[in-house]
Amino acid sequence: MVIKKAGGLSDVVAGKTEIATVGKKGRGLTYRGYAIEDLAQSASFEETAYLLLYGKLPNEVEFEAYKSKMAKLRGLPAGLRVILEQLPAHTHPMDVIRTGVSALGAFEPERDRQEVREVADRLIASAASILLYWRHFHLDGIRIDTETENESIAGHFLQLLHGRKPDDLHEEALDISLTLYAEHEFNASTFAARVTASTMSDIYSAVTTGIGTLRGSLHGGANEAAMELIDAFATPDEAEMGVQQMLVQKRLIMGFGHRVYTVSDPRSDIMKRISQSLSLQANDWQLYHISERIEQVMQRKKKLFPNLDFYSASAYRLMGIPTSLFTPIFVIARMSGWIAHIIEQRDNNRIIRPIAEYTGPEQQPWISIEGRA
Ligand SMILES: CC(=O)SCCNC(=O)CCNC(=O)[C@H](O)C(C)(C)COP(=O)(O)OP(=O)(O)OC[C@H]1O[C@@H](n2cnc3c(N)ncnc32)[C@H](O)[C@@H]1OP(=O)(O)O
Ligand SMILES: O=C([O-])CC(=O)C(=O)O
Repeated sequence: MVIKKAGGLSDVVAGKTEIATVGKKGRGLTYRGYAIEDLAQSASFEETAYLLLYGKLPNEVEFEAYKSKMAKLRGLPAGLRVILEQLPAHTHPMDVIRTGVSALGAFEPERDRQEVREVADRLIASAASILLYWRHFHLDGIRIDTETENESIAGHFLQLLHGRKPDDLHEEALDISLTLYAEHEFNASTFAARVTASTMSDIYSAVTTGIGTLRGSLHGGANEAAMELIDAFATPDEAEMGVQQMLVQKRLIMGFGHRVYTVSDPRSDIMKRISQSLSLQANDWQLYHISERIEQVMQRKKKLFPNLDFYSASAYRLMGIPTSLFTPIFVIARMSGWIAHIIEQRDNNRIIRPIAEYTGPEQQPWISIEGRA
């Protein structure tokens, strides 16, 4: 029997949701009843976002209308472009996206609760524009046009990043990755966003809460941390030795383990296959072989499996995406899940306010300032 540690609200049911199931049998993930394997295989990220936000899969007419609506929402207000230009060149892109989302909330505030899905679409459609406008301004000294012809958000992101039409396999791989990252029940960032929504705050504040919570390396930041780990080794043998040493030192191996899954993370199996296809296409197996060896060591020594963040790292590198954009990509995808949860929270709201077990001192006599040690 596995004895789980106390704390961290582990195993606490903190509310109800109709949006996703995670790890029902130790593994397995569904969005609104659809298996993640089916969504990854057959749905684009836009279809998945629609499913999450609008509660059902779009029919053909709805889907065409949704895609063309999203493509028209990629431009940025002039004032927001000025703010992005003012941010330092060395800013981490997570700071850029957090600031960009917050600033968009000032230029285009949520005036009416009925508008929530409009704001959701706007945020998801323009997030890549925010990141890549800032990046090109500071890196290349150019003000890019953020409105590309590309239909998909994945293609739009890659086209803005590289300044050319994306490779088909790269676009498909990023699109699937966005679907895998879109939603995950009461993970830390979604729960944080729901707490903010529960106070009747606005959507931009709740999404900014989600971004701040996602960033940490125990959560979304693990994809960047996993890349740094893999980059630290030149060969699979070096990785084997290095990871074993880290385990002896009781260090965390980023991209492994999970609070809810106990058998495996189904998203990782899909991402691993994507990383393999990208390695084959590039005829460059170094990262994949190092990653596989780390996976073997973790299985052998700790019985721990990779989570979605681990093979995302090598896959993103093979698409030519800089490491500092890994967690921001997670943000683009997860905004769909966060906002689905914000809507669900609002539809049946009660402020989220748990209580704490007090462990501080008993009541004490007051000490005036002169008498204090
Ligand atoms: C998309 C996502 O956000 S997925 C999560 C991404 N995060 C990471 O990859 C960071 C690395 N992983 C971790 O830190 C953890 O596994 C978490 C945060 C995902 C889950 O945390 P918890 O549920 O609190 O795991 P918990 O601490 O109970 O782990 C049980 C044991 O396994 C160990 N363990 C868990 N993950 C790892 C890891 N990645 N490397 C080494 N040891 C680990 C813990 O140290 C603990 O050992 P102990 O009992 O001797 O103290
Ligand atoms: O569910 C979690 O705790 C973390 C995770 O995998 C995610 O948010 O995708």
